[in-house]
Amino acid sequence: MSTLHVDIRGRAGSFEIETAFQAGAGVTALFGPSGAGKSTLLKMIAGTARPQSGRIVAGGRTLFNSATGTNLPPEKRGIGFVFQDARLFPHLSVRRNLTYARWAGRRPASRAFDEVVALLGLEDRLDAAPATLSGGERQRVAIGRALLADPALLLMDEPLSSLDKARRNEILPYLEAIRTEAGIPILYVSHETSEVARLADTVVLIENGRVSDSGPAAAILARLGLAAGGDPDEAGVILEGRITDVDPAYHTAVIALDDDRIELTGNGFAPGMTVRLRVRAGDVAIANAPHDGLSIRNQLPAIVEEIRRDGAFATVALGFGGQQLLARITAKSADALGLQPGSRVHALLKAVSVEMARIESPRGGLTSASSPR
Ligand SMILES: Nc1ncnc2c1ncn2[C@@H]1O[C@H](COP(=O)(O)OP(=O)(O)OP(=O)(O)O)[C@@H](O)[C@H]1O
Repeated sequence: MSTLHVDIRGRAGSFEIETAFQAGAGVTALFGPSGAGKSTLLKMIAGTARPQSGRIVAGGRTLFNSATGTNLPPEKRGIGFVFQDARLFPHLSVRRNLTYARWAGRRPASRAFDEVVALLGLEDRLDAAPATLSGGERQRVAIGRALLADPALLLMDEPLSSLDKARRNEILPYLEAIRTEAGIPILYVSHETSEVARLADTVVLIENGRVSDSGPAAAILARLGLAAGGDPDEAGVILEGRITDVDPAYHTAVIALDDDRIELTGNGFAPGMTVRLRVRAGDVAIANAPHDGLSIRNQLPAIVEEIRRDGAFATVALGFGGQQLLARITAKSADALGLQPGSRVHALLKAVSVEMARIESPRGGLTSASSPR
């Protein structure tokens, strides 16, 4: 029902695009190098560029079908947009900006105004003028405006790239809430691995106008982590686990990852919640044996699966309990430790170096999330 099907061929100048994928409710990240064709693909889905052939169907409605000559204009496609910059109407209040699309399109109000305002934390800003908002607030209004138009599909083209890190972290929990609450496919273009890791359910990897890989975010990003040509410093993995214990006095939570347990810092978590962790390769160290007397409390027994060397560094894939970690260490350390595929080691993981996002509450609905660091 609320699924997007894309199967198109087309061109922009001499650039050719031939792309097929499906996206269900939740966030599907379109990820790939600059010039891979992500923006061109979004334009074809939005209806501002026309494919040569193929089909685009969203929420059961055919938006484009070359076989039948169907090509709905952009305003009839039921698509919400969020761009890098918020593009608010400067002369209208936040409230009028939020209701503009609904009013202009005379659409029925099936998504309650108050609900969207609360979801985005805009209750106190409704009468404000856009010029008085922070960058993060402006972007929240842009997201609210897109949602209130009651779209069958939301396209987000690098929505956080104009914000600094603090503002990004402020807005990510809202995007996490929307991912669950909106119940529609969200196509999310970003270059930031950490954003994709935190938000995406599915990743579609676009290279040279084609889908080169797609699947669950954790699996694709793990594969990318070892891919040549990627930024090794951004390499990392996503782990999913369940909170088993919290210690409010120390603001820590214990997370079960299959048979292993790790302890991280964080507030707002409760036993039973499922969480998603992004662990950067640069934040994982390797020891031959468990160590006492370290400030690092997480020491996971693991087996070396693969070692990739690049110059002074080595990226080591470590298997533990059916999951994988990447560790980025110096090539000299890898040799000093005598690491080989099959070596039994301990992966050392600092509690503060992991980003933790709540993806599901014990009742099954997401209300908010936090990102302790
Ligand atoms: N209107 C156009 N005319 C000619 N070439 C175009 C046109 N639009 C895009 N291209 C080319 O198509 C290719 C894909 O561009 P596109 O902007 O879709 O990539 P992208 O993946 O979105 O890149 P980025 O991440 O840098 O935004 C590029 O080589 C670009 O130069």
